[in-house]
Amino acid sequence: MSGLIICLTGGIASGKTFVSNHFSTKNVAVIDADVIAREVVEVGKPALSELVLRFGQDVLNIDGSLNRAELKRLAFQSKKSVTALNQILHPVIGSEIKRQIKSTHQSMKLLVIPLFKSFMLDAYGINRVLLVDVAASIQIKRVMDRDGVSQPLANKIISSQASRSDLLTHASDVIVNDGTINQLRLSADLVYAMYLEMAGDIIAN
Ligand SMILES: CC(C)(COP(=O)(O)OP(=O)(O)OC[C@H]1O[C@@H](n2cnc3c(N)ncnc32)[C@H](O)[C@@H]1O)[C@@H](O)C(=O)NCCC(=O)NCCS
Ligand SMILES: Nc1ncnc2c1ncn2[C@@H]1O[C@H](COP(=O)(O)OP(=O)(O)OP(=O)(O)O)[C@@H](O)[C@H]1O
Repeated sequence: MSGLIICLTGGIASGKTFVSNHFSTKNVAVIDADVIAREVVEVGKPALSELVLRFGQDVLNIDGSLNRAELKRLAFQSKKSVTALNQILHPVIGSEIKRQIKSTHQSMKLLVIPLFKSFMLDAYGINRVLLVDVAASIQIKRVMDRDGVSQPLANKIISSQASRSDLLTHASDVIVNDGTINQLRLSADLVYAMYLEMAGDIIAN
């Protein structure tokens, strides 16, 4: 019995963390690609050395840890460098996602995957794709406010991600996050209730 596997996706600052935190207060196993992405670049991990080889010593802080802001600035300068970043990190992140899916036993698993790709449906056994959708203008404002990045850098990150229409094509369920936090919480509760029923059906059959 592997239960219901939901992929929570959406562009940068769309509201995934809020939704996943909400789900984690229920009996849901949350497997978060952004969290894993931090773990695989801890000091001493091979991926950190590969990043230094590709992007140079400037991506390290004095204590040898990853300087995330500097890597972000360098990596999103061109398509080529984003691709290089992805080629170094995505395979290790993918293996860890698979490992965590196998080692968690809750009847509902939420994979938080900012950069959703259709191959993941089979690779991770995903049953539902939950998209947090938001207009680009709101997204840009939220990312600038939260991360203190410039508008050009926010635009570069957003344009390196799948477009809203692309994501909508793959979504089984959509939460539109252009209202208040309270509305987002209510929407998350509604989809959670639906998933609870689906998880029950999967286990019963
Ligand atoms: C560039 C890094 C160091 C910036 O770190 P920072 O702490 O500022 O951001 P954080 O990791 O919290 O990511 C925030 C968001 O940025 C966006 N983002 C991150 N990496 C990428 C990428 N390679 N391409 C497009 N968008 C990305 C996602 O929306 C993500 O949710 C970091 O994002 C990173 O290591 N990225 C590569 C790994 C990756 O692809 N992660 C995304 C999930 S697999
Ligand atoms: N409905 C909302 N109203 C106001 N602020 C919001 C709303 N939804 C999210 N935010 C804020 O927008 C920012 C981005 O939200 P959040 O961190 O949940 O996005 P995310 O999709 O997890 O981002 P990332 O892809 O960068 O990990 C946060 O500062 C959050 O508090």
